[in-house]
Amino acid sequence: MASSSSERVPVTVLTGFLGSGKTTLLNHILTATHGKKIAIIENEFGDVGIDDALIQKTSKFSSEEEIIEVLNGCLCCSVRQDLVVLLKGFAERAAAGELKLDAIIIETTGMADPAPVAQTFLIYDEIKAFARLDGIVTMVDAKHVERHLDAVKPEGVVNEAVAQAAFADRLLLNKTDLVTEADLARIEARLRGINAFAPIRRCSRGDVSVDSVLNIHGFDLQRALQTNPQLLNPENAPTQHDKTVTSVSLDQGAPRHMRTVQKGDLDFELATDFLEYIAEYIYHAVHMTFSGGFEEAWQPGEPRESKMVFIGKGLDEQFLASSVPACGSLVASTFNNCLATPENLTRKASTLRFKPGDAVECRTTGFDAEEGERWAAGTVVEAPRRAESAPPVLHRADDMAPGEVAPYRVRLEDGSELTVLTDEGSEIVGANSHGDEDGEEAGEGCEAQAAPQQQQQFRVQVPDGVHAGQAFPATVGGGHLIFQITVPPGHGPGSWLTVTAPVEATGGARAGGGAEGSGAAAAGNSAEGTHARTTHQAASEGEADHEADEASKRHKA
Ligand SMILES: Nc1nc2c(ncn2[C@@H]2O[C@H](COP(=O)(O)OP(=O)(O)OP(=O)(O)O)[C@@H](O)[C@H]2O)c(=O)[nH]1
Repeated sequence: MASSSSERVPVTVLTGFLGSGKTTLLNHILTATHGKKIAIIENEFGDVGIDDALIQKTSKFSSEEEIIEVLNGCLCCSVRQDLVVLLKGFAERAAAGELKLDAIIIETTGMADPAPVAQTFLIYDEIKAFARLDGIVTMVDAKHVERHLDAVKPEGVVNEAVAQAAFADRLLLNKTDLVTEADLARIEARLRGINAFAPIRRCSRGDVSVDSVLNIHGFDLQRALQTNPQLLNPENAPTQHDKTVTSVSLDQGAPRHMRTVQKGDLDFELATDFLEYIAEYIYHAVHMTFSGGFEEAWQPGEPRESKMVFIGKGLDEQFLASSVPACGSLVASTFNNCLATPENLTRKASTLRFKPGDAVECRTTGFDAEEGERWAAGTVVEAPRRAESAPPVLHRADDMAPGEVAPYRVRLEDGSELTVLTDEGSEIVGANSHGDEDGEEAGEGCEAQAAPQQQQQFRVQVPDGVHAGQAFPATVGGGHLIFQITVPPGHGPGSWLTVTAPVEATGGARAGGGAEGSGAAAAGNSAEGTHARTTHQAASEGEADHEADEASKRHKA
């Protein structure tokens, strides 16, 4: 016979679309002071677990105080039986007096349908006697939820975002920092239309109290049956997912080029620094929202690994894992090419423009709207040393950020020394390239230098509301380059375009000077300004390369 509800362990099923902030919420719960012994069942979509590692690292609890179990696969279908076995194991240990839990939290993958997970607690007697479904808490990503709710699925395929909202006992409207009040009001009205009962709580980075997530007594079987009449039917057909959503993991031990990762510049070539001695760096991208930061330093003896997991529609593992840019896989070729291998470092060093003794000019200030940038003349005193038997050694000073290295050290005419962090025309140019002594705008003098232009490819995503024939300003490279792009026929919001555009190989010229095209690009150009930018009418119809869209249609079998 089942124990009384107060004795049974309350179970929270935490759902929410990919990247909505479930792991962030869990970390928030685990680091809050509550004195509870909590078992976390972590469900990873990909083969390589990242979230569980992040939870284990961030949590302040010792391993005796918490239990973290990871199930790879989908809890609502492929590994559902594993969940049953795991819970029965907990139940046996609890009955034997070996385990006393205050709560269980099950974090499902972003693609899970919560109903089959909930069913686990309703149909198995051993599990029912030990644990009770306390609530289904759904994280909602305020920035992206409307796109997910709108996604049109093939007949019979569940829209996971709708299912998660509909089945929730509590909705946490997260990432409120990324949207406006009007957006929040509209999203709340939409969520109300899907689920009129679940209270909605707004939050940012999951900053809600533990009590508003655990032991809320939110699950109501009768209401759940209204939403899902088959809930108690063990023979109910398994959830049909969108099979085009898959995961691909790239997992390598070599250090990684850090600034590329930090900037979200995964479309860029190997730059001048890399992830080597550094603290661990976590980088996360959800659609086009990127964020990253340092986590703890590597522990002694801890393997230094770089892992990248792509979860998305129509992924092609071979395409992503290729290190040949020519095959069009810019994101992953950069991921692979930014490994700090001797070959990559030598290749990078061979592309650097200056050597010790070269006369140069360096940017010494940020951009000031009135005064422009300041540049000073100097001489390169340190540049990568190339020995046949060893990879180049890049400059590293004690006051640089962890892991950062630089291509040049320059002695300025006033005797001071400057570390130049990147070999870009926005930072360092050949001598006499700048005529800004009289407050002339930096960069003007460079146009006469006729810097050779290299073609470079960038992948950009068409923003919401921009359709074929319309132009939009695309910023790539963390604000370095702003292109005016016209969306080619057959493309629209969300399409990926591969754009080929010239960038300066040498010199600090701002090609074209002012913005061509729309006023939006012009505004972007003058508002920022610590880097030289190329404003370019990059992709007229013919120039936008549709290969990326085509390639992205191919997917992992
Ligand atoms: N700006 C902002 N970013 C957030 C917020 N909450 C989470 N993030 C970031 O969003 C990204 C995804 O967060 P996660 O907590 O990993 O999301 P998740 O739901 O566990 O993701 P999956 O396990 O991949 O489904 C991370 O980079 C977080 O730092 C928030 O409220 N505001």
